Amino acid sequence: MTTPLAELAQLISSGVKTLEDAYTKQGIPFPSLDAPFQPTPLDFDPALFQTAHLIVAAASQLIATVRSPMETVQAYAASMHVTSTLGFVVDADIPDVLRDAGSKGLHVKELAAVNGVDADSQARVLRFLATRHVFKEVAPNTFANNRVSSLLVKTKSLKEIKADPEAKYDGAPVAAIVASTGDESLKASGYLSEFLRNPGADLSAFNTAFKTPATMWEWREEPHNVWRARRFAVGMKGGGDMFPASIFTEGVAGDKLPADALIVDVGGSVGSVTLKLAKVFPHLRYIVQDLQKEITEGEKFWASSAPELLASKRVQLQVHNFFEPQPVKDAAVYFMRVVIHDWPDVTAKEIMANTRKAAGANSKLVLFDCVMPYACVTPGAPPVPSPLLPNLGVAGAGFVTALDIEMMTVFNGKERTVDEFRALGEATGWKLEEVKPGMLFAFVFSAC
Ligand SMILES: C[S@@+](CC[C@H](N)C(=O)[O-])C[C@H]1O[C@@H](n2cnc3c(N)ncnc32)[C@H](O)[C@@H]1O
Repeated sequence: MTTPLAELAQLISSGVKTLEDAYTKQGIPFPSLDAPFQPTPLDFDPALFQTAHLIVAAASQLIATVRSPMETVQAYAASMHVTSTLGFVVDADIPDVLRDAGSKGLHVKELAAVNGVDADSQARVLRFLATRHVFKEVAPNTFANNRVSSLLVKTKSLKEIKADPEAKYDGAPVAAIVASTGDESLKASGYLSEFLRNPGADLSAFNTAFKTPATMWEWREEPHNVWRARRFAVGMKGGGDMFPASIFTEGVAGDKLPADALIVDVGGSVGSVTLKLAKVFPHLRYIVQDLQKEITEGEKFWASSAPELLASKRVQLQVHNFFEPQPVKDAAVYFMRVVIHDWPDVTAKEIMANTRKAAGANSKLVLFDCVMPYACVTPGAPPVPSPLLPNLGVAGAGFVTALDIEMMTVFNGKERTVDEFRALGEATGWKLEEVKPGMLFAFVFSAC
């Protein structure tokens, strides 16, 4: 008779065989955890991605099953130290110093000579992370980058970082997001319990932590936070690059629109999604809207990525607060990528209603956002192998549930179910016509 433990072990061993067979067929070894990340032709193979997902789902469930619950609680309760130590290593440029050291690594005394941080403290932080498979301790107190930590390396040299520390995250979206999370998000999360237990006492845990009545967006616009706005814009641009362009091109369906039809990227940050669209649909016109600081970053972004599109006015950047009346009337498409999840229902409705007031009879609203999958069996959800959690646990829903708590913590926002998106539309004059599933879902609304 098979048992849940044996079923989980079987899922892992059959998945491992599938992965190893695929790499053997290509004549390449499966990437080692010990070496810095190197792209392989199989990185984006969707079937292998799914296999890896199942292995992670089964392995996480196996660990939760066999480990003493006390150990599990201890590990989870202290997991903020993962965030804080990751934030520290990117701020102290440790992956960047180790990049230059190669596989031999560097003793913490040598690290300290470069970044000025106490050697023993660095050894303890790096050992904590190496124990969790980020960095490798190659000899006592000597550390090297591994496959995971190599993703934290910035694009600028140490010399460039030293010359202009405020610009150090430019071009390094992974490091930028890790640094923001270790800063604003971690500080705010310390107040989550107070926030939830005292409804109405503050706007979000972020507001309590930073003693401000401003939203995080407004706060980042303040002069003392210019560097934070810059860092976040880098991270958001990287977020855009993470998703296949097809999500956005199919969601906006620009091939069905006539020449010069107008697309508005509402809360578009620097406009990285618009850039993807403009490459595929050069016959359309685009306006990227955001607050002043993001648009200032956007000017630099377009000057380096596609200056000709700004010069020809095919793409325009516009400072616009989406709580004010939408100045662009009757656009073919208004779209928002991961904007609505930043806001609670009452505010999300204001944003959608402002867009609706500007829309024409044929305008569409397209929202790109994650969808929250329940952790229990639900009608219509894709089947998963027994005995895995119906949402595949951390493999299937780890990212979206973490993002949901992030939204709750810093904005009192949320990740929503399909029904919740439909209800937001119904309350604001938008009829949900189509839902296109993917890494990000596309919700296509028409004016009603
Ligand atoms: C999560 S980011 C998404 C950015 C962009 N859509 C993307 O996917 O890269 C949310 C964006 O909303 C913008 N935002 C926040 N409050 C705003 C407001 N009141 N008016 C316009 N944009 C705003 C932020 O500046 C930020 O760029």
